[in-house]
Amino acid sequence: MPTPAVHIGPGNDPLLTEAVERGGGEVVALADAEALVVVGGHGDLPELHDGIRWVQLPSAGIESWVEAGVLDAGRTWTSATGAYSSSVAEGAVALLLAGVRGIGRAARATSWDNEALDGVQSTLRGSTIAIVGAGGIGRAMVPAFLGLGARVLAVTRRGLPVEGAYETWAADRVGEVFAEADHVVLAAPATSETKALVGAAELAALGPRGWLVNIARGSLVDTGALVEALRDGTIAGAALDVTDPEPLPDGHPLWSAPNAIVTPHSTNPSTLRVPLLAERVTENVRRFAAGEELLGLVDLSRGY
Ligand SMILES: NC(=O)c1ccc[n+]([C@@H]2O[C@H](COP(=O)([O-])OP(=O)(O)OC[C@H]3O[C@@H](n4cnc5c(N)ncnc54)[C@H](O)[C@@H]3O)[C@@H](O)[C@H]2O)c1
Ligand SMILES: O=C(O)[C@H](O)COP(=O)(O)O
Repeated sequence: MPTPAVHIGPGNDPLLTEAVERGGGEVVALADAEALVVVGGHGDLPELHDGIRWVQLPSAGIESWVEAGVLDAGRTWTSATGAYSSSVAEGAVALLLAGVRGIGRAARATSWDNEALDGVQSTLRGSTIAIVGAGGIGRAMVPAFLGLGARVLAVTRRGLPVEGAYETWAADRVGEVFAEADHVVLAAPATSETKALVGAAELAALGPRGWLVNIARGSLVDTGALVEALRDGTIAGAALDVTDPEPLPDGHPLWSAPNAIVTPHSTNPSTLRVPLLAERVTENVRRFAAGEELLGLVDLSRGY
């Protein structure tokens, strides 16, 4: 089997060097490389010579790379889609539970008041949770929700069955899930199709007992409509790891809404992310050497 010549950069982490070597590759200078593992954002992408046949991006969500127009058609691009499932799914489950069980509110309290959460808490048991974008991350949430006694309605681009979901709907029915589900978790990529997927009408359909969780991208939600829905009690609450704008500025109404929980794009911290990326790099270097299909292939026509 050939030994793939892989450059890592512009930053590096010893775990990624080990990952390339474990996959059967050799870490080389950019000029000698046939593959590149990017460490950094799209602005850090070095000039790519024609010998680079494959580029591994570090993020699952690659809309900023797509929008910057740096993904050319002359080589293979892979994202980290699916690589961070365990980490981000756990964060999403934690966010929904923190909302439904009143933990967000309790964490803000500065004195003991055991009546403050009266009427605020509910349970996931017996509820219907819609996962909009049931890919790597979304699917990893399903066993946790089933274990808590909920049922799962999945939405994917094509609507092919998702294991554990009682039904899977295709993206063209996504507007219907807000009336069907008790709670909605967003885990779909940021594309032109998902932009402002959640607006005033969807929030009204979700209703006053429903929680919205977003671990995908802020662009999936109309922030103005969400702020109004939280203020008016149109929905029970929102738990957001991602926001529009991001970073969410100091003083933004989402910071002070008692029924909002905001984490700063932190469900995938580097302590968890880098080892997971390293696993993906090992597997893709092995596949590259073997001439097998790579994981996380970017489809430029789909935008992710
Ligand atoms: N908060 C974070 O730190 C964090 C970390 C990783 C990923 N993300 C975000 O989560 C997204 C999902 O990551 P993943 O690894 O699960 O990706 P994935 O590609 O495995 O899953 C995406 C899913 O979305 C579905 N989908 C595509 N278009 C859709 C549409 N229009 N409507 C409904 N569903 C649609 C796909 O069919 C697929 O099931 C990423 O695109 C990224 O933006 C966030
Ligand atoms: O999509 C991801 O992998 C994470 O959300 C991190 O994305 P970022 O690298 O664009 O911040």
